[in-house]
Amino acid sequence: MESLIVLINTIQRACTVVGDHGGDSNALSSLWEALPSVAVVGGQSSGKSSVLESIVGRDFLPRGSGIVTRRPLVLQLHKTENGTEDYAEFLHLTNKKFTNFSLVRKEIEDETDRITGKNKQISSIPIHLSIFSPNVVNLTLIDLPGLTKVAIEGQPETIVEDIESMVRSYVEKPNCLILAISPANQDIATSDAMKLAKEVDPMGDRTFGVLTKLDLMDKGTNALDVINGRSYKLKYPWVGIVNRSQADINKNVDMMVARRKEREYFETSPDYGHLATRMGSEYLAKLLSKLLESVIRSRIPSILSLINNNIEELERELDQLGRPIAIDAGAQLYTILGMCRAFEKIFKEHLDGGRPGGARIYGIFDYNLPTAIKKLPFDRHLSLQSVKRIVSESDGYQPHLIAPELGYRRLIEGSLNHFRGPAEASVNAIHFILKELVRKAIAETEELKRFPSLQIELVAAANSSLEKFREESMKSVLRLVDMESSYLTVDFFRKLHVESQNMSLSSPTATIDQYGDGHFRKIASNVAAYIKMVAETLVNTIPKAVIHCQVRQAKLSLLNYFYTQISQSQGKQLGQLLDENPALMERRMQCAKRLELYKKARDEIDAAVWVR
Ligand SMILES: Nc1nc2c(ncn2[C@@H]2O[C@H](COP(=O)(O)OP(=O)(O)OP(=O)(O)O)[C@@H](O)[C@H]2O)c(=O)[nH]1
Repeated sequence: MESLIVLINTIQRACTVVGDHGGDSNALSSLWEALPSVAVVGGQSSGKSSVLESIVGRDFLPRGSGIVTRRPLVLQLHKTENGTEDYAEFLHLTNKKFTNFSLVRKEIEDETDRITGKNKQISSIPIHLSIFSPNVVNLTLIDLPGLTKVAIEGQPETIVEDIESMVRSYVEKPNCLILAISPANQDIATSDAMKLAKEVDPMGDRTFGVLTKLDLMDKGTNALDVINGRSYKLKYPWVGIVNRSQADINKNVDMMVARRKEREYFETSPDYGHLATRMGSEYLAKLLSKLLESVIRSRIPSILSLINNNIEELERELDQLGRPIAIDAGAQLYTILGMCRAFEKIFKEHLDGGRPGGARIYGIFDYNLPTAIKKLPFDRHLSLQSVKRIVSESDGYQPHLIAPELGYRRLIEGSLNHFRGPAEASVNAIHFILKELVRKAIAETEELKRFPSLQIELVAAANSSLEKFREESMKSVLRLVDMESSYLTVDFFRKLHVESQNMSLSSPTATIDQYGDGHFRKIASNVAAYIKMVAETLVNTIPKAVIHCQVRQAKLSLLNYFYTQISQSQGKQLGQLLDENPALMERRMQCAKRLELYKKARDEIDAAVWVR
């Protein structure tokens, strides 16, 4: 049965290691707070330290005037085999065994000062001390600062309330047994410990009343009213204690001798003799140990369910935070490549369907390009005046005899030049859509969210590839336009020539206007028809070039350059790409530590329950 206290001790120590000592524990339900404990509460000089030392059978607590206990002391007692030597261990000094208990006292003082400073502040961060001895029972007690009424020199005025609220934060937990120490030589109605205990445990269900200094009561008086529960009713019987007096302490009276003297006091006391078996510090320790065991046993189901809830919550959070990053370069490279692939997959889904974006590319070819071509200013270029001017400039001093061959070429070349604008605009429009899709895909890649530096690098690498694709695409579409100027479609003009000959045979009057306005209008309409034919071709071929050079390339090789570079990177550069937000890293570390604690605690409790 004792194994349960040992188990709770282990979990308590582990809680302190992961920073869970109640209060703020990063939004998780604190395991520390759920663990049953015994808190020692009392006013200054009530005899708190003496009771603890008496239970342990050792002289080890700091003494002095003012507020000596300024941090909670979690005192875990472990019973060892008879004949073994007593020793103590601190959680903050692992692997150091103290066999000299005056050094334990010194270490408690030093460790208190390490956190609170020398100016007598208080802190809620507990000190963990384990004592191993054949003279103790398995028990855990938390020694808290003595309740006080006035601050001493050098202490902040708020210290009185600070101490009370710290003590209250322990004793108000329903899992906390309150060891309320009151001196018998003071009126119980004025006891600080009982005042607080009554507030947080009005029914007295979890309060142990301990009456010290019975030997210091005025002659002829006794504390039977209190001890018998007549003055103050509690669920458990009051326990009277006789500790070492100040004179005993000064004379270094051994604790074992003090225990014996205490036994003798009760056995021979006319007032308390009949209660002797239920009085004294040894009895108190056994009683507490038994009770703590039974409280722990009754709380195990709720502790387990709290642990399981916390495990679920932590696992969920860790999933969101992502797994920790490996330290070796190979694993880092693998992680980065994995994220790149995830990003590329999302980017392709935007293009191929499944995610929005690809349809906008079709919109450019289906609407913007044809509309822009339709709006080209061919009317102006092929107006009667412009045609006359271009044809006569091409003729030079010798007007054309049959057909203005050079004039046609110049008119066509001039018109074709207009196609460059919509061709360039198509390339640029697709470029911007692709850039936007890169941005979206980066934002949608869950895995990348933790790594702002890698996101920036990937966007830069993708954009520089897109820039290269844009240049290629620009060259290709302009080449398509230039190709139309380089070689005109012969058949088109041959057919025109045959048609005009047929017309002049069927209508002889037409030849009269051979070199008048009608002739130039005819030239304009022939050129317009040719340009229309070219426009129909380009509306089809420009999208093909753009898709081939930009969209297809983006799908195939958006990150190729990045991959080449990264495969040559050293560990440090890879590490820089994976530099996470430090707060996030810290949080993950904390979650992982806690998860480990909770899983271990669950397994240990499970095992203990089965052994039982
Ligand atoms: N005669 C006698 N003296 C006691 C008894 N209990 C405590 N004392 C003395 O009372 C004084 C205060 O005892 P402590 O154990 O230091 O009391 P405390 O509550 O820990 O005091 P602070 O740490 O100052 O808050 C010491 O001089 C003890 O020797 C007792 O049962 N009988």
